[in-house]
Formats: sequence, structure tokens, C-alpha cells
Amino acid sequence: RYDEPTIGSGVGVNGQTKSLNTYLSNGNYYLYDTTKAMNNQIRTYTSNNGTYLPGNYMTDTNNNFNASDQAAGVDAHYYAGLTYDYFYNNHNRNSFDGNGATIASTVHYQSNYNNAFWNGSQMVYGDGDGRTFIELSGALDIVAHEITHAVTTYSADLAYHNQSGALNESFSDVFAIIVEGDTNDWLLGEDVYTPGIYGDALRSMSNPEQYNQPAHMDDYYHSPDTKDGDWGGVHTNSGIPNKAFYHVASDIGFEKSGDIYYKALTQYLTSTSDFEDARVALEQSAIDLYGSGSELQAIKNGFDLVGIG
Ligand SMILES: CCCCC[C@H](S)C(=O)N[C@@H](Cc1ccccc1)C(=O)N[C@@H](C)C(=O)O
Ligand SMILES: [Ca+2]
Ligand SMILES: [Zn+2]
Repeated sequence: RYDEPTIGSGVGVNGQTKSLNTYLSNGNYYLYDTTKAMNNQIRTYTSNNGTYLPGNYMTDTNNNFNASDQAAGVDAHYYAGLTYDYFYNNHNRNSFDGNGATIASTVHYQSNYNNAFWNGSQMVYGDGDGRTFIELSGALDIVAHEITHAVTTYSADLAYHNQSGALNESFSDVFAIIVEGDTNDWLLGEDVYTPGIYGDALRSMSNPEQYNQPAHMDDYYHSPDTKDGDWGGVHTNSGIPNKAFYHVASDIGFEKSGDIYYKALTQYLTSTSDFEDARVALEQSAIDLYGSGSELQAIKNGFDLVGIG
């Protein structure tokens, strides 16, 4: 019996059926996608509500991943593939390290875990407690958010605290929105956030204040640089550069803003960059790509509007 790439199907967290790149080995089908550029692989595991990482491969006997406990893995796998395709097709980046690194995702991490994260080596997704969140890999913007953290690690490596940390969070939200690619969708987490409440989200790029984030430097949130202080409020102050991005992308679109933000992240920003440095990096990236035209003006305008001078 030969091992070989296969195409299976699965049902995601929100009930949609999707085609999956899987792998047949010894009579079992694995969530193991070998179809991407040279040597890159996308591998999806389950921690079975424990804390072991990466845990066990998620497998199926008939290549139809339609069991309820497989849904989180279906979406983590499928959305990782979409995010891989975005960075490869739009920025010619082969995986998060630019060299075909395996994208490993683990779902069913702990119990009732209302979060998802990049742990420096892989993506990890909780199931949520069923009230605040359902399985977090069920949202493309969350998967793209986490994989962008991996891209950041292998580029600017923005230190995860204070303004550099808020930029780290903001760049993950920026590419989450771009990968979703819907000019009407400025929300983050809406597909898996509060299943009992329609239309809300964890964050909004167009109106950060709606979910208690500042949208201007005048309202910068001074929080302790501790775990309990969210390392200087990185998930709060990200609202300020997020709002700037909303203005920029509303002006020049996701393709041009994506190219400018990608160049800034990978060629100009460093681990200690602050909000002002980000403005300078984005202005320089716009000039490099488009000269001193409307794109540069969009950056200047967006950052002026949020008070980053
Ligand atoms: C381990 C503790 C901290 C992890 C932080 C990760 S990178 C993170 O920022 N996770 C996102 C998940 C997310 C992304 C987009 C939309 C919804 C939810 C996040 O924002 N987590 C919030 C809940 C937080 O940690 O405050
Ligand atoms: Ca969204
Ligand atoms: Zn994050």
C-alpha cells in the first residue's frame, strides 16, 4: 500500500462543507497538506483537550472529516491553507519563514479555552467556553491573525509589549482583514464570538471604540507591562494603528495597503519599533513601491487622523 496525497472533505465549525488536502498513509487519512510549494507542509493536530503540543495527528478512516470533534481541525487546516496561499500568491513568501516551514496547528487545546496563539513554533486554538467563543479556528481572521504572528517573528519580530507589542497585534489584525478580503468586514472574530449574540465581534478596525479600544493617541491606554496588564495593553492600544489601517485601506484598497504593510513589516520595522517608527516605515514603503503619490498621502492621512505624528 502506497502513501499518497489525497483530497478529502470536511465540515467546519459553522457547518460548511469544504474540500481538504489530506494524506493517505497505512489506511488512515491525515490532515496533512503536501500540495504547497517545495517542502512546505500544513499539518493539523489535536491536543484532545489537553496541553500537549503538537498532540496527535487528526485522522479519519474514510477521508470525510464530518464528525463534530473534527470541525475545529477542518477549519484550522483549511484556513491555514488559505493564509499560506495569500502570502505566497501576493508576496511570494513561502510559508511564515519564507523558506517553506511546516505550518503546524493544534486544536482542542485545554478545555473551554477562550483564545488562540502562536507559541513561537506553531498555532494553537482553544474550543472556547461555548458562550464567549466557540472553536476559535472556525474564523479565518483568527487563523490569519495567528499565522501573521509567525511571519512577524521571522521578520520585524516586534517585542510583545507596549507600543511594539500593540503594533505586533495590529499587523496580525491587518493581515487577518486583508486575508478575509471583504471591504465590508472590518470585524475580528465575529464568526466564532458570542454565538448567542448576532453581529458583535471581539474588535472592530473601523470603530475600535465600539469594543473598548482607543482609536486615537489622546486615548492611549497606559497599562502595566505585565501579563495581567496585557503587556502594556497590546490588545487595547492596537486599536490606534488598526484605525489608521482602516483609513489607509479604505483609501487605496487591500492590495496596495497589503503590499505597503508587508514591505514595512519585512524590511523596515524592528523589534523595538514604536507607533511613530511604524508611520515612517509605512511612508517609506509607500514611496519605494509607488513614489510620492496618493498611496503615500493615504498613509500620512491615516496616521494624522489617529494622532500618530
Ligand atoms: C496566550 C495568551 C495571549 C495570546 C495572544 C494571541 S496572539 C492573540 O492575540 N489571540 C487573539 C485571538 C483572536 C484574534 C482575532 C479575533 C479574535 C480572537 C486575541 O485577540 N486574543 C484576545 C482574546 C486576548 O488575548 O486578549
Ligand atoms: Ca472578520
Ligand atoms: Zn495576537
